[in-house]
Amino acid sequence: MDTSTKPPTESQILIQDFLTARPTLDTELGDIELMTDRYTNQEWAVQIAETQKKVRVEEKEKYEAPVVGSPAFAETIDHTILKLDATASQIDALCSEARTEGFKSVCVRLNFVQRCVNNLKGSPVVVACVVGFHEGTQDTHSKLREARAAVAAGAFELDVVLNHQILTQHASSKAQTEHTANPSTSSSATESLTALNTAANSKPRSGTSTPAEGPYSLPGSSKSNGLHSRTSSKPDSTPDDSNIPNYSAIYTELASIRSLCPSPVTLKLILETSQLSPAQILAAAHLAAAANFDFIKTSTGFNGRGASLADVQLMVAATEYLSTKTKNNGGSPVRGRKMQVKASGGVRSLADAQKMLEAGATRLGTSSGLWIMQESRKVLEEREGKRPSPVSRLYTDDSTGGY
Ligand SMILES: O=C[C@H](O)COP(=O)(O)O
Repeated sequence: MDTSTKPPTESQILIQDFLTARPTLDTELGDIELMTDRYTNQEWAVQIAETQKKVRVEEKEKYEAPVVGSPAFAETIDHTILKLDATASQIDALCSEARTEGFKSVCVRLNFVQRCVNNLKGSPVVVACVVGFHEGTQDTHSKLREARAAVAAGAFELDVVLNHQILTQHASSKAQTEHTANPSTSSSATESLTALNTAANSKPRSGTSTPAEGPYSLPGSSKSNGLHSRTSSKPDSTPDDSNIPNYSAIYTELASIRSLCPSPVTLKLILETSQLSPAQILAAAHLAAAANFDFIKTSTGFNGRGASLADVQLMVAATEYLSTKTKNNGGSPVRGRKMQVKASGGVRSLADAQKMLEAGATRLGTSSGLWIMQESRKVLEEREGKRPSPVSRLYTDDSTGGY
């Protein structure tokens, strides 16, 4: 694409300003400070119970997805390679494909951020970097250092993995105490686990597994799971400090990352929904909103099933509730800005992509972006009665087992 003759777009100017203003590695990076909490753990629990009670997934019309084949459709895609053994030439190909197709970003690990920034100079494609990938159990300081290094290297978006284990543990649990007390041990254990899980990664397909079940049902409906069955009939029980998760620890981590990486850096929180119940997904969404994250994202693609339709619907409903309900109108005191939802993990086809967009996701994280675009072109050409163009090389190839 020839960008030399066209005036820069607003987003190109924003990216250029960001790249000029970002800190220089090793020279301007000051101390990292943790944010203090806004509420006690009990107070968080009360607010979160309210969100769990109020969020409703309605049997509603589909959301309007960008037209297949339009630039807006391509811009929903974060073109992703996160496998540990990715090579520099694969990353270069990823960048050139993203430019050609008009994707929103390339999503890579920290070691490739600088390379992608160089590759994508002058293009509207931004670089997204994962943080705490893929377990999310690294200690907060290590995530902060990673986030800072990514932004300093030119990442415009950060996809941060939630420490989802905290949500499934009680504040007083032994494992949680050990993790907090000894983050370095936990970190190295995480690294070896990352390697193991990466090797064992089985590339789940979206929507092929049973959605997580929760205490949610539509009013007057007897459904107990599935796409439209996530309205809470009863909030979680009255919080008691000893049996609630350490919400404060999660908020503190997220707020510290936000404080270190202010807007225009886009922050996405990867929930790893396959590991969470609907109530826990809502708790995570609540804390992400409170910490001013821009997106909640379903999955890493490396742990359990990928994005499910039910999870996306619940997350979209959560972002709508959290954007409108404030302390003043009887809702949780979070904020008014609406988060967006990114569906990721196992989004392999045009049908998968459309399903997620029609459920209200506005971004897709996928290593199958080229395939999805090729399918889009075929659909368009068939619709217009033209002969489909010949199959071009696809970077994403399931048979190689690569991400
Ligand atoms: O965040 C993105 C995911 O890792 C991509 O997963 P995927 O390779 O299943 O498309």
